[in-house]
Amino acid sequence: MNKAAIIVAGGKGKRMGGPIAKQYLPIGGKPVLMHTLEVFYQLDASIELILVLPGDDFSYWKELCQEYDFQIPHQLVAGGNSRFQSVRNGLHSITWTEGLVAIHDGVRPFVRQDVIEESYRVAETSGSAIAVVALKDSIRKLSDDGKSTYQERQYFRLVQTPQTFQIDKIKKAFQVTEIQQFTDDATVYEHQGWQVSLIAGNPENFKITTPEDLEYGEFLLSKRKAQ
Ligand SMILES: Nc1ccn([C@@H]2O[C@H](COP(=O)(O)OP(=O)(O)OP(=O)(O)O)[C@@H](O)[C@H]2O)c(=O)n1
Ligand SMILES: C[C@](O)(CO)[C@H](O)COP(=O)(O)O
Repeated sequence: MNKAAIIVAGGKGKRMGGPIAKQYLPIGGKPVLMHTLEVFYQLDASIELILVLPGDDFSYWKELCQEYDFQIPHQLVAGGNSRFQSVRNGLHSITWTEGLVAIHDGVRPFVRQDVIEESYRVAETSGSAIAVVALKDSIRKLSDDGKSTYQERQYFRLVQTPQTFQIDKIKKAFQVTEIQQFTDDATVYEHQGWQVSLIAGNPENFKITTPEDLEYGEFLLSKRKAQ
């Protein structure tokens, strides 16, 4: 069975701020992206790794790989102006027509290997597998008139990556014109009228987005080292 992982890291990290995009910032002594690629490689070295970066960053990334002696084999693909376009470019680089592809945010280095494994397993039989976690807090829905209403949280899930698919289906799904509702790959898939399958993600697989997330990431890594 062919297996690939598209690691999307073609963004600018505006919410993080600072001169260096968040995917290259060091946590635990090396760039965030290297942690993410390692999780997949250490799970199964035969997974084809496709790293989507802003086209202008290729030489910077290659310098980082030399600096950190990063040897994990991967293919570089230039990203687009949106996450949708970056994923689509990654999908174009896959030449085989049968198999599975996990699409994962480069800035989610704390994904657990058993979640990735389960995502490939479920997608093989059902077409898709989307990692989600339950909410711990109460939630309220806001309306335009400034009011808010209680919502039953058991009917909601936070959506993470990996989002894993049969390659023929997700390639077909990405042939559409991009719309605003495409906030992730699941929404593109279900735009075809196909139901997505949900799997349990791991709560610590958060998306590094703002500066305090980096501090939390450092904390998680130091805790792991101490174990
Ligand atoms: N044109 C884009 C935009 C985003 N991404 C990737 O999609 C993932 C999730 O996006 P997000 O956290 O929003 O990253 P950024 O777009 O970089 O962040 P920001 O919105 O703060 O600029 C990240 O790994 C990001 O690099 C991408 O590959 N190509
Ligand atoms: C794909 C994603 O990480 C799932 O939670 C999320 O939708 C990305 O959103 P962003 O707007 O790019 O931060």
